[in-house]
Amino acid sequence: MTRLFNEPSAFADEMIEGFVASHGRWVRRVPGGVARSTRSTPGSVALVIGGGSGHYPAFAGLVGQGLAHGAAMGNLFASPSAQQVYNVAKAADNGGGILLGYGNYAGDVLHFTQAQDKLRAEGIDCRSIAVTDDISSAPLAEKHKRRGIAGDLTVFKVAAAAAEAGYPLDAVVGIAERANERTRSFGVAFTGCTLPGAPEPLFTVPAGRMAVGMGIHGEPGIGETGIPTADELAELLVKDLLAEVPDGLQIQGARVVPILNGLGSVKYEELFVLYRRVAQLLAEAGIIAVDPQVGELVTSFDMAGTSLTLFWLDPELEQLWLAPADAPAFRRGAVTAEALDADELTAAAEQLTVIPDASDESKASATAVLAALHAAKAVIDANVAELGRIDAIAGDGDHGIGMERGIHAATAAAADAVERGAGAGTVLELAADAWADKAGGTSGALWGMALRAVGHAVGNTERPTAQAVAAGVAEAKRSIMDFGKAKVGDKTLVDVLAPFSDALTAAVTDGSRLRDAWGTAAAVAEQAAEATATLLPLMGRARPHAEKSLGTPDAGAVSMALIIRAIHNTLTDTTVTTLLKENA
Ligand SMILES: Nc1ncnc2c1ncn2[C@@H]1O[C@H](COP(=O)(O)OP(=O)(O)O)[C@@H](O)[C@H]1O
Ligand SMILES: O=C(COP(=O)(O)O)[C@@H](O)CO
Repeated sequence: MTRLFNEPSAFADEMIEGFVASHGRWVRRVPGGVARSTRSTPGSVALVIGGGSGHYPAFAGLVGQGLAHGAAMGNLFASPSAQQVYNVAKAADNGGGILLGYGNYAGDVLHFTQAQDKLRAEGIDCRSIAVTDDISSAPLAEKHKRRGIAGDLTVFKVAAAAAEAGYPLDAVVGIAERANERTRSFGVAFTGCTLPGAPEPLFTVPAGRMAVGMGIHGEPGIGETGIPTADELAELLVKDLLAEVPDGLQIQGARVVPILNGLGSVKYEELFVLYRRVAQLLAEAGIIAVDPQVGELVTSFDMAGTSLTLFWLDPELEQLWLAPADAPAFRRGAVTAEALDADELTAAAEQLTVIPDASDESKASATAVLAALHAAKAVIDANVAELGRIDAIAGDGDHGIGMERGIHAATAAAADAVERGAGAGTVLELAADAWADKAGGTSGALWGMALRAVGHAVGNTERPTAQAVAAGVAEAKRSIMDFGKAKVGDKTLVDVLAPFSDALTAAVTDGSRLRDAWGTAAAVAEQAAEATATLLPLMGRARPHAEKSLGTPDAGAVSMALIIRAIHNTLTDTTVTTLLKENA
């Protein structure tokens, strides 16, 4: 368990503060995470990495000369938001283009891609690499769907060395892709982990058992066995990794970097005992181990577990892997690092958003929006544990806390905007930004999109009409399906949003008042959420363990139906309904 914390919700922020205070020689704080505190070569490619917090030294411990230029630091086990990634990338930019590097998780993909789009729209050449080294998370034929674990390090290290050596962006991307193709990891776990202040572990492994292939956020593994001896475990890890040698390579005579990673509470001494046998087995197979790494490189709080990574080198990758680097958690050789000036070290202050003009009617309607958000917050607060429980069955168990973070941030931003005289559209748009920014994760990105779409449709001039609200919800459906690529039937929140939106539009078109149309559509949403129990997940965290989720509804679908019903309750409240156009 995590013992030392103050307010649990402040843990990630306070952790970053302490990290920067103790590692100022390498990093400075910037909005969204950290960037190098030392001068980078002008015109070189910047490598910006990132992911959820709780995995130190991934990702901030890998920022420094010869390694990353910046790291976007999300909340605990949740991807950073697109805004965070964008801010860190802007702070790290050297003028030679930007490579975004992250582990292949749904939330990370959504947010890093949004940040990439925004950087490109400003004319910055930006590319991405999603690391996919975990062999137990999908079959080889679907390597692009695999998760990223300790193999992040090999990909980031060689890409950064290529950037440092002056390779142009295309070539840096080529190196990162080649390294990802040649990196394979396999892990096991003995216990789960407990987030700061949480009454129970986020996930568990039965006592005396070993979960084979369990992910670093507790994603269910591919099997479970009794706990083997260290030598037996070494044999399992090496055997499975040698069964999947990258295309065109021979085991005999191959030069390979082995990385034995501890997940948090396996001791270094245990890792050395395990590595002793790994080294013997690699040598017996005819493999030349180059620069082995044994230690904590990607962790998961106090999770007990370990993973073995094999990075299959070629001469260029070997040279880049061995190039000097100096980051808080990874140092090799000698680098020259020139500190930035004091004024360069001061992170740009976050700007206060200007509130656009709004009509008095729209300002009044903004309070109805705030009431709806408060209702959504209350229903999420009452269901945090249950949403986590559902998500843990086949996903990573953090849906409740992710939604809680998002709706709290959205409500606070909306309350502030109402106070500052914002119209309904602006209130929704600021709530959307706050949700996506503070929650991160898949649901953060998607709920941010949804609120933004409705805000845009409602605008700041008129009282919201039923038609405008229905059009906003339809636009939310379109943009979420377009961006997240889930279709109806994939077992995601789209299974609720799509029929809800269709029913709402149909009822409004038939002339129903908003509250009645919403009520009809809310019943459709509730049934649709329940019906996801019969589906097999085809998207997101739950996909690799599809069969485990049969009989349980999708967590994101359930939370969406709960919020839709809670909003309906506010629409039947007369003080709120008077703020709608049809009742003006
Ligand atoms: N591509 C997608 N499109 C729409 N919804 C998705 C997609 N992938 C996952 N989801 C939804 O997101 C929910 C999980 O949200 P969250 O807990 O934030 O995810 P994670 O922790 O996996 O990033 C799922 O239950 C599902 O409803
Ligand atoms: O969990 C992480 C991000 O994935 P989500 O899909 O946002 O949950 C994070 O810890 C790894 O970057």
